[in-house]
Amino acid sequence: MNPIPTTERAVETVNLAIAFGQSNQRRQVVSDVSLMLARGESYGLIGESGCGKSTILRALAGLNPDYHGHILFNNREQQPHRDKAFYRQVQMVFQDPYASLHPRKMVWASLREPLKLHDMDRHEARISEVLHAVGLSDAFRYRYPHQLSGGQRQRVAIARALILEPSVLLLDEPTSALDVSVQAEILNLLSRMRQQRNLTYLLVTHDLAVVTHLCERVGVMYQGKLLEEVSAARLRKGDAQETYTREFLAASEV
Ligand SMILES: Nc1ncnc2c1ncn2[C@@H]1O[C@H](COP(=O)(O)OP(=O)(O)OP(=O)(O)O)[C@@H](O)[C@H]1O
Repeated sequence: MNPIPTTERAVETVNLAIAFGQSNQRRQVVSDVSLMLARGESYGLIGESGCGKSTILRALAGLNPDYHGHILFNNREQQPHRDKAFYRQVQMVFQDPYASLHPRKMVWASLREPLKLHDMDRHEARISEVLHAVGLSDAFRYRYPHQLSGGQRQRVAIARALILEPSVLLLDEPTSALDVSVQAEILNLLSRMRQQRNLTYLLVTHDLAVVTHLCERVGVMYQGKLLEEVSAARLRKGDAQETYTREFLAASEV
């Protein structure tokens, strides 16, 4: 694969390494992972449970400053403790929207919070625009999370991520807590948002159908290492270089 020109790089890790625990309890969870995503690309990280996918995403999102190696966004090296400007550019969407939305805040309040934090203008207009973009009417402003379906809650969580007009979304199993029928709707919404807003996605999932639906390129992880990178088209055909990947694909019955 051709390297991505420097000016076109949206997300990059260089020799990323992450360990947890102290002294003899210390365990290396991510080893020497180097990834490069082009602007506007959608890249999936797959691999069996515990292989370190979410750990990488959390480090990228600035949620775990204790890493070795380098993390770059838009070709700028990031410090382990990120500044406020970073969070306007990079937003994360979690698996469980219940956990990411405040239970006692109405939708409008959850959406206004990041706008206030980042001193953005036109709160009311931005809230209406983003609700409309994710397929929710203005009436949803006055609902609490428990008054929403799982799919509607995830739409609000996506709206909350988008309201700051980021360039990168980090998606951690964004559909796996949802009913199968709703999963496709949320995947279609994410695809549409990426196209309309020229977003870059880094998606973590164990679900091959999700990754082949949403991503162009896929990194296969095994025991904390990036084993290989495959195009989604090749992945669909079960065509991979590493035996582990082929076994993983066969076991997942794509
Ligand atoms: N804060 C932490 N402290 C200690 N160990 C951790 C911590 N976070 C993750 N781990 C361990 O790191 C390993 C990788 O976890 P991670 O969540 O990245 O895996 P994953 O590939 O995303 O798996 P899954 O698909 O099950 O979410 C696991 O063994 C996990 O127990």
